[in-house]
Amino acid sequence: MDGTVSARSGGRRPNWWKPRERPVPPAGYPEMIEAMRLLQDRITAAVPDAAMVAEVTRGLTAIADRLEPTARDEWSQLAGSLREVPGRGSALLPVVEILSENETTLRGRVRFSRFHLGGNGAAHGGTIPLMFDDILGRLANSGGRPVARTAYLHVNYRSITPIDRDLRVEIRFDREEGRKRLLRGELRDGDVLCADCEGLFVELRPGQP
Ligand SMILES: CCCCCCCCCC(=O)SCCNC(=O)CCNC(=O)[C@H](O)C(C)(C)COP(=O)(O)OP(=O)(O)OC[C@H]1O[C@@H](n2cnc3c(N)ncnc32)[C@H](O)[C@@H]1OP(=O)(O)O
Repeated sequence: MDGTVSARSGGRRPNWWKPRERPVPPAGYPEMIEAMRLLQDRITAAVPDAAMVAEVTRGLTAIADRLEPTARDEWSQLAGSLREVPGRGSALLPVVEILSENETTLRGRVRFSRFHLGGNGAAHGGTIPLMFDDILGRLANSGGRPVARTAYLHVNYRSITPIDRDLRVEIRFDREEGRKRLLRGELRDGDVLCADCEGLFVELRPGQP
Protein backbone atom coordinates (compact mmCIF):
# COMPACT_ATOMS: atom_id res chain seq x y z
CA MET A 1 0.00 0.00 0.00
CA ASP A 2 2.96 2.34 0.26
CA GLY A 3 2.41 5.40 -1.86
CA THR A 4 -1.21 4.73 -2.78
CA VAL A 5 -3.57 7.67 -2.51
CA SER A 6 -6.66 7.14 -0.44
CA ALA A 7 -9.61 9.46 -0.84
CA ARG A 8 -10.90 8.37 2.56
CA SER A 9 -7.73 9.23 4.45
CA GLY A 10 -7.31 12.36 2.35
CA GLY A 11 -3.66 11.67 1.59
CA ARG A 12 -0.97 9.06 1.13
CA ARG A 13 -1.63 5.93 3.16
CA PRO A 14 1.44 4.37 4.77
CA ASN A 15 1.64 0.59 4.91
CA TRP A 16 0.04 -0.07 8.27
CA TRP A 17 1.14 -3.70 8.32
CA LYS A 18 4.67 -2.49 8.94
CA PRO A 19 5.71 -1.10 12.32
CA ARG A 20 5.88 2.67 12.16
CA GLU A 21 6.97 5.41 14.46
CA ARG A 22 4.29 6.51 16.84
CA PRO A 23 3.77 10.24 17.26
CA VAL A 24 5.13 11.51 20.57
CA PRO A 25 2.66 13.61 22.58
CA PRO A 26 3.80 16.88 24.14
CA ALA A 27 3.75 17.15 27.93
CA GLY A 28 0.20 17.54 29.18
CA TYR A 29 -1.52 16.03 26.15
CA PRO A 30 -3.38 13.25 28.08
CA GLU A 31 -4.51 15.88 30.58
CA MET A 32 -5.88 18.00 27.69
CA ILE A 33 -7.95 15.03 26.50
CA GLU A 34 -9.10 14.44 30.08
CA ALA A 35 -10.23 18.09 30.20
CA MET A 36 -12.13 17.45 26.96
CA ARG A 37 -13.89 14.47 28.58
CA LEU A 38 -14.80 16.64 31.56
CA LEU A 39 -16.19 19.24 29.17
CA GLN A 40 -18.27 16.57 27.41
CA ASP A 41 -19.71 15.47 30.75
CA ARG A 42 -20.40 19.01 31.93
CA ILE A 43 -22.03 20.07 28.64
CA THR A 44 -24.20 16.96 28.70
CA ALA A 45 -25.41 17.76 32.22
CA ALA A 46 -25.67 21.55 31.84
CA VAL A 47 -28.84 23.59 31.51
CA PRO A 48 -27.24 27.04 30.98
CA ASP A 49 -29.06 30.30 30.39
CA ALA A 50 -28.81 32.06 27.01
CA ALA A 51 -25.99 34.35 28.15
CA MET A 52 -23.89 31.40 29.26
CA VAL A 53 -24.68 29.49 26.05
CA ALA A 54 -23.34 32.45 24.05
CA GLU A 55 -20.24 32.77 26.25
CA VAL A 56 -19.43 29.03 26.08
CA THR A 57 -19.99 28.98 22.30
CA ARG A 58 -17.56 31.90 21.87
CA GLY A 59 -14.97 30.24 24.11
CA LEU A 60 -15.19 26.83 22.43
CA THR A 61 -15.07 28.35 18.96
CA ALA A 62 -11.98 30.34 19.91
CA ILE A 63 -10.26 27.16 21.14
CA ALA A 64 -11.26 25.27 17.97
CA ASP A 65 -9.84 28.11 15.85
CA ARG A 66 -6.56 28.00 17.81
CA LEU A 67 -6.20 24.26 17.25
CA GLU A 68 -7.06 24.32 13.53
CA PRO A 69 -3.55 25.31 12.25
CA THR A 70 -2.02 22.35 14.12
CA ALA A 71 -4.16 19.72 12.32
CA ARG A 72 -2.23 16.81 10.76
CA ASP A 73 -3.30 13.81 8.71
CA GLU A 74 -4.61 10.60 10.28
CA TRP A 75 -1.18 8.99 10.38
CA SER A 76 0.32 11.77 12.47
CA GLN A 77 -2.56 12.59 14.81
CA LEU A 78 -2.15 11.90 18.50
CA ALA A 79 -5.77 11.22 19.52
CA GLY A 80 -6.43 7.48 19.53
CA SER A 81 -2.81 6.51 18.89
CA LEU A 82 -1.49 6.66 22.46
CA ARG A 83 -1.57 2.97 23.38
CA GLU A 84 -0.10 3.49 26.84
CA VAL A 85 -2.61 6.19 27.83
CA PRO A 86 -6.01 5.09 29.19
CA GLY A 87 -8.56 5.68 26.45
CA ARG A 88 -5.66 5.96 23.93
CA GLY A 89 -5.99 9.74 24.09
CA SER A 90 -9.37 9.56 22.34
CA ALA A 91 -12.25 11.54 23.82
CA LEU A 92 -14.63 9.32 21.84
CA LEU A 93 -13.89 6.17 23.81
CA PRO A 94 -15.11 5.18 27.26
CA VAL A 95 -11.83 4.94 29.17
CA VAL A 96 -10.71 1.40 29.92
CA GLU A 97 -7.89 1.25 32.42
CA ILE A 98 -5.97 -1.90 31.53
CA LEU A 99 -5.23 -3.90 34.69
CA SER A 100 -3.58 -6.86 33.00
CA GLU A 101 -3.08 -8.12 29.47
CA ASN A 102 -1.25 -10.81 27.63
CA GLU A 103 -1.70 -12.31 24.15
CA THR A 104 -4.91 -14.15 25.06
CA THR A 105 -6.61 -12.21 27.87
CA LEU A 106 -7.23 -8.61 28.83
CA ARG A 107 -8.72 -7.36 32.11
CA GLY A 108 -9.64 -3.77 32.77
CA ARG A 109 -11.71 -1.26 34.65
CA VAL A 110 -14.11 1.04 32.81
CA ARG A 111 -16.29 3.90 33.94
CA PHE A 112 -19.04 5.24 31.71
CA SER A 113 -19.84 8.86 32.49
CA ARG A 114 -22.61 11.40 31.98
CA PHE A 115 -21.51 11.90 28.36
CA HIS A 116 -22.36 8.21 27.75
CA LEU A 117 -25.81 8.37 29.36
CA GLY A 118 -28.65 6.65 27.54
CA GLY A 119 -31.41 7.04 30.13
CA ASN A 120 -32.36 6.47 33.76
CA GLY A 121 -28.76 6.14 34.91
CA ALA A 122 -27.81 3.58 32.27
CA ALA A 123 -25.11 3.90 29.62
CA HIS A 124 -26.30 4.37 26.04
CA GLY A 125 -26.51 1.01 24.27
CA GLY A 126 -24.19 2.20 21.51
CA THR A 127 -21.36 3.06 23.88
CA ILE A 128 -21.02 -0.54 25.10
CA PRO A 129 -20.16 -2.05 21.67
CA LEU A 130 -17.85 0.95 21.15
CA MET A 131 -15.96 0.03 24.29
CA PHE A 132 -15.97 -3.71 23.47
CA ASP A 133 -14.85 -3.17 19.86
CA ASP A 134 -11.88 -1.12 20.95
CA ILE A 135 -10.49 -3.56 23.48
CA LEU A 136 -11.38 -6.67 21.48
CA GLY A 137 -9.52 -5.02 18.60
CA ARG A 138 -6.57 -4.31 20.89
CA LEU A 139 -6.37 -7.95 21.99
CA ALA A 140 -7.11 -9.35 18.51
CA ASN A 141 -4.18 -7.36 17.14
CA SER A 142 -1.76 -8.08 19.98
CA GLY A 143 1.25 -10.36 20.09
CA GLY A 144 2.65 -9.32 16.72
CA ARG A 145 -0.39 -10.69 14.87
CA PRO A 146 -1.06 -9.08 11.48
CA VAL A 147 -3.80 -6.44 11.44
CA ALA A 148 -7.39 -7.74 11.64
CA ARG A 149 -10.67 -5.83 11.50
CA THR A 150 -14.02 -6.53 13.13
CA ALA A 151 -16.23 -8.60 10.81
CA TYR A 152 -19.02 -8.78 13.38
CA LEU A 153 -19.62 -7.84 16.99
CA HIS A 154 -22.56 -9.46 18.78
CA VAL A 155 -23.48 -7.78 22.08
CA ASN A 156 -25.99 -9.15 24.60
CA TYR A 157 -27.33 -6.59 27.08
CA ARG A 158 -27.94 -8.69 30.21
CA SER A 159 -28.61 -5.91 32.72
CA ILE A 160 -28.36 -2.11 32.62
CA THR A 161 -24.83 -0.70 32.60
CA PRO A 162 -24.70 2.08 35.21
CA ILE A 163 -22.77 5.29 34.58
CA ASP A 164 -20.42 6.82 37.16
CA ARG A 165 -19.38 3.46 38.60
CA ASP A 166 -16.21 1.44 38.17
CA LEU A 167 -17.04 -1.69 36.18
CA ARG A 168 -14.89 -4.66 35.28
CA VAL A 169 -14.32 -5.84 31.76
CA GLU A 170 -12.65 -9.07 30.70
CA ILE A 171 -11.83 -10.13 27.15
CA ARG A 172 -10.36 -13.40 25.98
CA PHE A 173 -9.36 -15.13 22.79
CA ASP A 174 -11.70 -18.00 22.06
CA ARG A 175 -10.00 -19.42 18.98
CA GLU A 176 -8.02 -18.64 15.83
CA GLU A 177 -8.74 -20.36 12.53
CA GLY A 178 -6.63 -19.19 9.61
CA ARG A 179 -7.42 -15.47 9.14
CA LYS A 180 -10.33 -15.61 11.61
CA ARG A 181 -9.97 -14.65 15.28
CA LEU A 182 -12.92 -15.18 17.60
CA LEU A 183 -12.95 -13.29 20.89
CA ARG A 184 -15.40 -13.05 23.78
CA GLY A 185 -15.91 -10.42 26.44
CA GLU A 186 -17.88 -9.63 29.59
CA LEU A 187 -18.73 -6.40 31.38
CA ARG A 188 -19.64 -6.66 35.07
CA ASP A 189 -20.86 -4.37 37.85
CA GLY A 190 -19.67 -6.33 40.87
CA ASP A 191 -21.31 -9.72 40.49
CA VAL A 192 -23.89 -8.48 38.01
CA LEU A 193 -23.29 -9.30 34.36
CA CYS A 194 -24.17 -6.12 32.43
CA ALA A 195 -23.26 -7.30 28.92
CA ASP A 196 -21.29 -9.93 27.09
CA CYS A 197 -20.11 -10.12 23.52
CA GLU A 198 -18.62 -12.22 20.77
CA GLY A 199 -16.51 -10.64 18.07
CA LEU A 200 -15.06 -12.04 14.87
CA PHE A 201 -11.93 -10.34 13.60
CA VAL A 202 -10.61 -11.19 10.16
CA GLU A 203 -6.98 -10.67 9.25
CA LEU A 204 -6.63 -8.25 6.37
CA ARG A 205 -5.09 -9.41 3.14
CA PRO A 206 -2.44 -7.15 1.58
CA GLY A 207 -4.21 -4.22 -0.04
CA GLN A 208 -7.32 -4.37 2.12
CA PRO A 209 -7.97 -0.98 3.76
C1 LIG B 1 -3.82 1.17 12.89
C2 LIG B 1 -4.20 -0.26 13.14
C3 LIG B 1 -5.67 -0.39 13.41
C4 LIG B 1 -5.98 -1.84 13.65
C5 LIG B 1 -7.44 -2.10 13.57
C6 LIG B 1 -8.03 -2.18 14.93
C7 LIG B 1 -9.32 -2.89 14.87
C8 LIG B 1 -10.39 -2.05 15.37
C9 LIG B 1 -11.67 -2.74 15.17
C10 LIG B 1 -12.51 -2.00 14.18
O1 LIG B 1 -13.34 -1.27 14.61
S1 LIG B 1 -12.33 -2.24 12.51
C11 LIG B 1 -13.69 -1.24 11.88
C12 LIG B 1 -14.97 -2.01 11.71
N1 LIG B 1 -14.77 -3.08 10.77
C13 LIG B 1 -14.69 -2.85 9.45
O2 LIG B 1 -14.78 -1.75 8.96
C14 LIG B 1 -14.50 -4.08 8.60
C15 LIG B 1 -15.22 -3.96 7.27
N2 LIG B 1 -15.22 -5.26 6.62
C16 LIG B 1 -14.13 -5.70 5.95
O3 LIG B 1 -13.16 -5.00 5.78
C17 LIG B 1 -14.22 -7.09 5.44
O4 LIG B 1 -15.55 -7.54 5.41
C18 LIG B 1 -13.37 -8.08 6.30
C19 LIG B 1 -11.90 -7.71 6.21
C20 LIG B 1 -13.81 -8.09 7.78
C21 LIG B 1 -13.58 -9.52 5.76
O5 LIG B 1 -13.55 -9.43 4.34
P1 LIG B 1 -12.71 -10.48 3.50
O6 LIG B 1 -13.10 -10.31 2.07
O7 LIG B 1 -11.26 -10.37 3.82
O8 LIG B 1 -13.25 -11.84 4.11
P2 LIG B 1 -13.58 -13.16 3.36
O9 LIG B 1 -14.85 -13.06 2.60
O10 LIG B 1 -12.34 -13.61 2.63
O11 LIG B 1 -13.85 -14.11 4.60
C22 LIG B 1 -12.81 -14.63 5.37
C23 LIG B 1 -13.48 -15.59 6.37
O12 LIG B 1 -14.19 -14.78 7.34
C24 LIG B 1 -15.56 -15.13 7.31
N3 LIG B 1 -16.35 -13.91 7.53
C25 LIG B 1 -16.10 -12.68 7.00
N4 LIG B 1 -17.02 -11.81 7.42
C26 LIG B 1 -17.87 -12.50 8.22
C27 LIG B 1 -19.03 -12.15 8.97
N5 LIG B 1 -19.49 -10.89 8.98
N6 LIG B 1 -19.65 -13.10 9.65
C28 LIG B 1 -19.18 -14.38 9.68
N7 LIG B 1 -18.07 -14.76 9.01
C29 LIG B 1 -17.44 -13.84 8.29
C30 LIG B 1 -15.82 -15.70 5.95
O13 LIG B 1 -16.95 -16.57 5.94
C31 LIG B 1 -14.52 -16.48 5.73
O14 LIG B 1 -14.58 -17.66 6.50
P3 LIG B 1 -13.95 -19.05 5.94
O15 LIG B 1 -12.50 -18.73 5.70
O16 LIG B 1 -14.19 -20.05 7.03
O17 LIG B 1 -14.69 -19.32 4.66
